[in-house]
Amino acid sequence: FLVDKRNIELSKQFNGPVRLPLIGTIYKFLGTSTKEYYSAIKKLTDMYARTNSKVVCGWAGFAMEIFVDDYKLIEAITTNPKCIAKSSQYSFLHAAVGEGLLFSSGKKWFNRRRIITPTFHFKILEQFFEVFVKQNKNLIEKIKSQSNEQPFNIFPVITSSVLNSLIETAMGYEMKAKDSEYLNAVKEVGFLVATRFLTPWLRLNCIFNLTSLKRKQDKCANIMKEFTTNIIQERRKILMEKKDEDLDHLDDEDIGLKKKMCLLDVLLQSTIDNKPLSNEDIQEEVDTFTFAGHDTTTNAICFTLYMIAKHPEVQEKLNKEIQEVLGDEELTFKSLNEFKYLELVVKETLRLYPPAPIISRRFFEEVDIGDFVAPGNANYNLILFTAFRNPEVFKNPDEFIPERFLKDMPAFAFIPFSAGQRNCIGQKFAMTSIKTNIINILRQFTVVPGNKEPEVEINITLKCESLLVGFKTK
Ligand code: HEM
Repeated sequence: FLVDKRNIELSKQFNGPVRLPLIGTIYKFLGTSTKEYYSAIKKLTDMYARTNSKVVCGWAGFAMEIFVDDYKLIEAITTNPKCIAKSSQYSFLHAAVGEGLLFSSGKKWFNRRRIITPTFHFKILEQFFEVFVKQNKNLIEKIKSQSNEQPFNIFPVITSSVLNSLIETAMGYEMKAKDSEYLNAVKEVGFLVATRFLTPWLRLNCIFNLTSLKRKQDKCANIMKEFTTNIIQERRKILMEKKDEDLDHLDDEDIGLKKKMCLLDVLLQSTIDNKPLSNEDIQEEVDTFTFAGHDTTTNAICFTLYMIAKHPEVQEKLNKEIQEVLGDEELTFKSLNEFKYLELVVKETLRLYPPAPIISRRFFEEVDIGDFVAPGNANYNLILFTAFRNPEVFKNPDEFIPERFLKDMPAFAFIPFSAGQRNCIGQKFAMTSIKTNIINILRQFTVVPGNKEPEVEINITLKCESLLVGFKTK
């Protein structure tokens, strides 16, 4: 009650909709579908955040929800050492995907981040490049068999390709047709989590636990857990048996596991306070990679292809760059760094369609962050998708102009992978995967847009599940 009273006092610093008893300002989002959520949030920030206080204050019942899309405030929040914890909304995701790096906080997060960081080392990424190329070849075969040069929805084929790459690099396991139950469970969990996120009353455990969605979620979470745990157990057994041997002696055929170092191997060999991680610890981290990495990377690849298809002049410049860098040579991990124009194109796509459109943190105590006193026990929602279209920073913000990234801009005006201590650990992994896919696809095809504008929705990630692109063989 005291916190509420103090926060009500502090909320006077900000703008925002009128707070009603019990429901707070939830009425602003009642009945909002995932497709309408994008414009509902945009309307809220346009109306209130573009004013002097630059902050919108809302209330989910008694819980204070702050919305921010000003880059200076985003910097103040993401770099504040007292704002490392994720917002309380993330807690209901634990049941679905465990409490891995994305959701944990405090000592657990700190220790895990320290040991997981080396798993994304440049040298390990270099080994993964082979997997990206192989999965991309499979994707190109699928495109050829499906497209018939007519525009078709690229979302499902790219989702499968990204998931296959992620599972092979994370667990050293090559997906088989029989594993479709696992792939479906990963996709279904994403959908269930998003439904819960967007439906205020389903966030309450006492209501959610009574619904059929809860039973479905448990079923999917168990399928994921069992699949990952089996692979961890097999891999641990092999590592124990071959402890003193070089992993290179392992046979590729050994239960379908690859001999290359995968993220799982690094975790199996890591210790915290001299204790190895348990199978359960590792399982929640590996499932977190899959959860955090597949939808984000899929959407980044889909939207980048779509934007290239829509802008033939950009496609021409990319083709020129591919010719200049590679000529008739194969793409290599090292040569990826030379694709400077492609880098601009990917950035401009992530600006217009950031796969992680909103991120949320929590201050537990009151903190003076310069422009205002940040209330404690409040959730801070950083609205990246409107921040990246701020007309004060990005001239003609709705237009696709990759060259805008050649000019300097404030450091926190564009942070698609977040920033500060809790930034995305997989960002180099994601950029390697995106660039490899785009380059190899453009070497084979000219891409053209379908005649339907994408309907963007916010479903935790920002996505369009029906994105039409045509592929004309060169
Ligand atoms: C284009 C693709 C991607 C984008 C745009 C993206 C974006 C982000 C963002 C914005 C965050 C911060 C989330 C928050 O504060 O709630 C984050 C965190 C994270 N991402 Fe990514 N991500 C991408 C790909 C990946 C991939 C491929 C992986 C794993 C293989 C991954 C693993 C993670 C993890 C584990 C975290 C939590 C880090 C921590 O809190 O210490 N992401 N990502």
